[in-house]
Amino acid sequence: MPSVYAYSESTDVANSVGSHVLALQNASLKRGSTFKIALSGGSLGKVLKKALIDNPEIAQQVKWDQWEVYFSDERLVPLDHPDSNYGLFNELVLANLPAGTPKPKVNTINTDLLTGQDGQVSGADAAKDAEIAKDYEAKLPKDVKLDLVLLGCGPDGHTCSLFPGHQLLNERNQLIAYISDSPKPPPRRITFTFPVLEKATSIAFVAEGAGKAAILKDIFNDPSSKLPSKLVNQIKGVDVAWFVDTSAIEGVDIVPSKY
Ligand SMILES: O=C1O[C@H](COP(=O)(O)O)[C@@H](O)[C@H](O)[C@H]1O
Repeated sequence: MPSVYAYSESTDVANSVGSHVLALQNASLKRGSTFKIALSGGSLGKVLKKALIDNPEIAQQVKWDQWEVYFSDERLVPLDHPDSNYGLFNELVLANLPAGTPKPKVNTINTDLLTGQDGQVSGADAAKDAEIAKDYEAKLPKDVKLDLVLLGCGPDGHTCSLFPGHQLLNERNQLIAYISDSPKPPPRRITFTFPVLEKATSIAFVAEGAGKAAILKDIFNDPSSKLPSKLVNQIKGVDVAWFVDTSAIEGVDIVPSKY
């Protein structure tokens, strides 16, 4: 059963995510020289800014030069496109680092291989998309082990770009797969598959707002739920935590704690 940390204020959710990131960063840097973290897009961007940039106490403890950043999923658009998950992290976090801060190593998609327009299917070359996924797979650590994967949970229960009922939920051969029929725009993306999530040391979801309450009820109250985020909760041997606000867990059968 995952740990659930809940707060009424969004700032407290962000600060507790920040403390969790620092704890895992410090544990990783005791074991080795890098902290391998995967980020998601969507609402996570603002949480990361609040935690890692706006909170001075947390900000000063981030060892950016020892971070290796990956994306749990990425949209097949240029890096400066408003839909890019890297673009969001760059705009909200990297661009706001104080001058002189050493930069982390950030693993982005190979944009030389991009075809089509704005992640749309029309005019795109599926073989090139598969190559983008393969290229990103080659950038993963050799042992595929990430110290922390930060995930979002969409209002439909999707996480990474793994959507409810989609065949990619059963993908066991590719570590990074491309999807051309994402129900949430844009349709063309690449995504971690379950074998990557299963290798992680730690996974943490961040979900906020009343708009997430219905899906969190499905995930936590319904033992038969097969939603992607529920499947992540059930991964054995991986420490899974949820950071939520109280409106997102209205009616959810869990006993939340504070970090
Ligand atoms: O499309 C995506 O959505 C999920 C969930 O986003 P949220 O805004 O509901 O938190 C996100 O985790 C994923 O990275 C993104 O590509």
